[in-house]
Amino acid sequence: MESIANAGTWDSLNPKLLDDTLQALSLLGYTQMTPVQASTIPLFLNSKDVIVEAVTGSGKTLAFLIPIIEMIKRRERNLGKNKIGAIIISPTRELAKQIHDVCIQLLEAMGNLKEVKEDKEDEDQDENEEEEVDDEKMDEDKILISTQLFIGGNSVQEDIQKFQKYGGNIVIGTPGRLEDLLKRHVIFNTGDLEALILDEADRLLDMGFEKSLRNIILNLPKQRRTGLFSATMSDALTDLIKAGLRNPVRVMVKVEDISTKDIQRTPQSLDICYLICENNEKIAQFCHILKNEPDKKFIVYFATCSCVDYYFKALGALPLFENYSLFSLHGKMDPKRRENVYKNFISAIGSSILLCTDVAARGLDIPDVDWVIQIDPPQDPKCFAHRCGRTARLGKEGKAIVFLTPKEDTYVDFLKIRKIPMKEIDKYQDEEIQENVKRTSIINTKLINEQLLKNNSKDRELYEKSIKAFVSWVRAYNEHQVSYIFRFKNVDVALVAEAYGLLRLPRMPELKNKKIEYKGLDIDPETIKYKDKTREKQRQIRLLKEKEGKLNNKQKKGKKGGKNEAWSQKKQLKERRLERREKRERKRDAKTRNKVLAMQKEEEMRKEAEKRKRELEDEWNELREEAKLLKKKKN
Ligand SMILES: Nc1ncnc2c1ncn2[C@@H]1O[C@H](COP(=O)(O)OP(=O)(O)OP(=O)(O)O)[C@@H](O)[C@H]1O
Repeated sequence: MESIANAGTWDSLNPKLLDDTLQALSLLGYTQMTPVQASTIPLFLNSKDVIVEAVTGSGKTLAFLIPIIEMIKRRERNLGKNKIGAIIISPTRELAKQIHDVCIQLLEAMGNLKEVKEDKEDEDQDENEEEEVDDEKMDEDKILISTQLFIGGNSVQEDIQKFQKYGGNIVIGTPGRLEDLLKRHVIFNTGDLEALILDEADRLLDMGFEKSLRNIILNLPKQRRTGLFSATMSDALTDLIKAGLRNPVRVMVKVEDISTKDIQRTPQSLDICYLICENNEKIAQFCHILKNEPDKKFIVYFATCSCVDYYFKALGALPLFENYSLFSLHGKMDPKRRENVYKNFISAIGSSILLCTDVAARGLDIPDVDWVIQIDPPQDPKCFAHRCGRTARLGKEGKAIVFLTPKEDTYVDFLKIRKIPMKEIDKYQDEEIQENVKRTSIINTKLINEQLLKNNSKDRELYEKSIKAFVSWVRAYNEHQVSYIFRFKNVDVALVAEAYGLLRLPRMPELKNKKIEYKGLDIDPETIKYKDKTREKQRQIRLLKEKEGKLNNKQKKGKKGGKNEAWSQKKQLKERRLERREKRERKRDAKTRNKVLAMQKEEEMRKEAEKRKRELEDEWNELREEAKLLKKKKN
């Protein structure tokens, strides 16, 4: 299939492009325009706002970069260092970086690039250069245009300093960071803005950036051109179009199926098919494709970041993948790592596989991708075409395949209505497990799933990743955007668990009312060790501390007489309690005894006293009688 850059030579455009632009395009090997470039560039240069919908890989990036550079170059007065001539907003860092790279390449080839060097050694030199190209002192013959990339990953303050120091006439970035910079900081001078571009416009809205985009638009001058670009547009864009565009012209580049003459939304050179298989068969089916397509570049899509993380490690541990360069990319990865993975996958040669989420679904122009494999269909149906579009770019041939379970097959009709035609391919047959053949080279569903399970039981990192991936998969499926096709109630959870080599099913509310029969592996998960020795050591220390903590708790509980004490401890306590009671009783008895004794003594003493009193009275009476007798005798 030949290139789709066949819509006429660049010099046929009206209005004409500047000579150095034409020279640069020829220098870069762009001899002819693609249809979207031929129709969009003249509109933009004639001061029209545009809404451009054209299939993946049809050259939309040049369709907006060429006219905005041209507009800046045609200005009567040169733009000063801090004056922004164009803003390009893209949904992801990778895409923004890619546009920035193409922009630099174009400006360099035109001889208009004002370099923005960030390394220390160049700083002094740059300061001198800045003076040379400052507002009034700008070289009259050659216009120098700088371009800056603002995608987060560093502090806003750093970006402000970068802009203060080097300026930026074409600013490219992600919506959040750009909003922050443009709204809050007066140094970003947009008074002379020529153009605003929203690339992958529908995605920007899907990602919830409408408010940011509105804020950005509100802060920009109205005398500007605005362009919306994507391979898919959505009705949700209507309000934004009303707020940000003036009488826009719609450009739709149609693709016709050669045989049926039907209009389709995917490139002609792209062969899309589907394969019906159960969830536990997907990895084996993927391995079959790999075996039949040696020395190819694959992009493989999964539902969630955790699924990518698990399979990146799990497949890497399978002997079948020994000869492949494996890469993984998802939104939860550190930005620097993401950038490196992207760069390395682009330059990878031989059999290479990128496992990713939808963060790599749109816009990325990775050369020579042969196959796109969708292990999980995307949450957002619009992503389907974008994912497939990572291959078959600019008329090159490419293949895409999606795995669907028998209960999900209506997705095929769903996509057909959306002008994405697909062909069915038959399931690959499992190879027999023969004892005399090297088992590692056999592709057999049961064997592969057994290997996943076995590996998960030997490596704690894999074991943990498998659970996380399974849980995230279940949650993602449960919230599928096309829920009338992807019904969680139809999912055979045991087969999904098998696909992730789960040792046992985790407890989660989504599985509560499901009848699941899953065998897994009956081992104590505590015994699974990390392969990384320091990590395992840390785990052991943590476990030990936890055990000590538990023991201390038990002892504390024991003192309080909690119900978990050991039997011997309980007995001891009982004995001590009895002892204390006896002692108390003895004390009480002794007290009573003493009291009684004291009372008895008191009684005796009282009796004694009475007796003594009586005796004294008797004596007294006797003495009185004697005295009477004596008196009588005296008388
Ligand atoms: N006129 C041209 N001649 C030759 N190659 C071109 C031309 N225009 C663009 N290309 C190349 O075609 C490839 C795809 O272009 P681009 O990335 O702009 O596609 P796109 O329409 O933005 O795709 P997507 O919708 O996936 O973002 C790039 O490698 C680009 O360099």
